Amino acid sequence: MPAKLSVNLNAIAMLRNRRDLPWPSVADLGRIALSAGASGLTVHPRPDQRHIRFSDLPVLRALIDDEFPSAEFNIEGYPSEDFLALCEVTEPEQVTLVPDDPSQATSDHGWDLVAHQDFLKRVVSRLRGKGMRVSLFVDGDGRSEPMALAKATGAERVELYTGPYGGCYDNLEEALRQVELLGLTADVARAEGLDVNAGHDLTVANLPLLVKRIPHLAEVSIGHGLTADALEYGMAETVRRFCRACGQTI
Ligand SMILES: CC(=O)[C@@H](O)[C@H](O)COP(=O)(O)O
Ligand SMILES: NCC(=O)COP(=O)(O)O
Repeated sequence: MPAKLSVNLNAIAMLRNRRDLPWPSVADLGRIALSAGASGLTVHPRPDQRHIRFSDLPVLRALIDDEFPSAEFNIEGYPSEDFLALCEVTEPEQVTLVPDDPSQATSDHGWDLVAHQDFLKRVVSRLRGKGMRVSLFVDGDGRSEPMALAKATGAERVELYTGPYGGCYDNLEEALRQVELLGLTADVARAEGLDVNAGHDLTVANLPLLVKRIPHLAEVSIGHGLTADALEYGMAETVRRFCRACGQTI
């Protein structure tokens, strides 16, 4: 089965937050994404709400429940007490636990599964007890031991951090090396009985090689590259609409 696409709305929310106005609307863009074939929506609420606001969560939950009941809501983030409470109220189908510090600009590494094993076991058990699937954000560096530790937390999935692969957009040799490391990690995860997601800096250009190396990939969550393409491919029609609004006939 091909990998499912979950559209991350953080970049849209960040654009909206530039003004005290309701556009671009994360709900409207989420609706367009799901109507166009995405299997789910992803958000990564951070404590300072610089991207997704906590108030976006019930709106997106209602969008999925009312209009796209077979779609999945994936909430990513560091499992602080506030984050866990948000998940418990919103009841996403999947929670992806990420070892982000609030001061980080974006996610840039996976969990240290030795150091945080007991903490993660408690969090995973709490979320799974409420019916949410749990995925752990992990490095895709080819090491096999962390996958057994991920399994031992009780999580059902891991999400491979693909930032180092995405960063090789201009270096094919290094991209081939990185995709092989991701593939080795995914193979071990699968052998441990974990399903495998992937995300960070994925694009239309780098996805084909990734899904070829990891044919069992369950889901990719994509925000930055997908939003960039939405702007690029939507710009011409948008300019035509604005020209017409100026009274021009085009
Ligand atoms: C967990 C993860 O990999 C992220 O890629 C993250 O969800 C992206 O969110 P931002 O774009 O807000 O940094
Ligand atoms: N989990 C990764 C994600 O949701 C999106 O990351 P990016 O495409 O914005 O880098």
